[in-house]
Amino acid sequence: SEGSTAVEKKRWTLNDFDIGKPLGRGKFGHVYLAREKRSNHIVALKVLFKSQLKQSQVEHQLRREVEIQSHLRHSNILRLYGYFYDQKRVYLILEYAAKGELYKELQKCKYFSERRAATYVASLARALIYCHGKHVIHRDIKPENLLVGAQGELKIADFGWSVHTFNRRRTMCGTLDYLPPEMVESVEHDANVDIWSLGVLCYEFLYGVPPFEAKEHSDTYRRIVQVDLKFPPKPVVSASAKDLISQMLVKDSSQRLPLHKLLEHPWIVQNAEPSGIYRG
Ligand SMILES: CC(C)NC(=O)[C@H]1CCC[C@H]1Nc1nc(Nc2ccc(C(=O)N(C)C3CCN(C)CC3)cc2)ncc1C(F)(F)F
Repeated sequence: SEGSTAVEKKRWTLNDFDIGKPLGRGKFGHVYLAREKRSNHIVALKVLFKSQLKQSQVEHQLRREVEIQSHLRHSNILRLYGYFYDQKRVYLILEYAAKGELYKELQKCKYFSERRAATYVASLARALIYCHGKHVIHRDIKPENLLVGAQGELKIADFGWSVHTFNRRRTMCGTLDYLPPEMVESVEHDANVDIWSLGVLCYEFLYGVPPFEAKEHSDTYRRIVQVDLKFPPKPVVSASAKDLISQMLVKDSSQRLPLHKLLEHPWIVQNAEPSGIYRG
């Protein structure tokens, strides 16, 4: 709509906003509730210090995050409306998720009911189908990167690790015929990495801990590469849920259950709220 082009073209400054309460700390700075003065639109303003971005060498990652997230429009993906910067800081103008951070809710509940977990997994699958349709892989699906909107709907945030995989065919000038396979693939992995992560997330929603957790990183690494998947006796989880998770946590990425098939899985069909909203 003309609104969005105005947003993208407009030169925002701090003076365009009334700054409200701090919402918490992000990786590279604070996040504040804010209101855009002209529209009275409530947003979250993420303030990042240039010095910290430089020393962590994440400027290119931030540029990619802004480029990717600003072009995505989906009810389960947190909107990035725009950005601006001053001498010391970069400001991201983001959608405000009224019900906050999902990982805090998971810590409080310990684990979710099968209906709540299935509702969240289904809405994330729909968001990822949308992303993959635009050749965007998130690559960092985990509870910490999920926020909850005013109606209880999940919002995937933090596209800091996302990549835009494009087919070399469109970008290579002239012929592709002489490129070796690994270059044509262009990315070392494909969108199926998000299916694996969604499977890990589904397990953690139901058991309260991720499937390959171990004391030492080396043990976690070994459990992942061996797909050492075990289902504890408690809390009791349906065989149907375990079946879905077992079809997602498959070593060969091409053999993982495709996201559109996930939405047809009996556990999702019988447990997920069609609206994507879990009312408890
Ligand atoms: C994905 C990314 C990795 N995470 C983040 O960026 C984090 C870093 C800090 C905040 C969050 N970023 C956002 N948070 C919200 N909403 C929000 C957050 C927290 C509360 C909350 O529980 N309190 C204020 C409570 C209220 C009660 N008191 C006691 C504790 C804090 C309520 C609403 N909307 C948009 C964003 C965004 F992403 F646009 F910036």
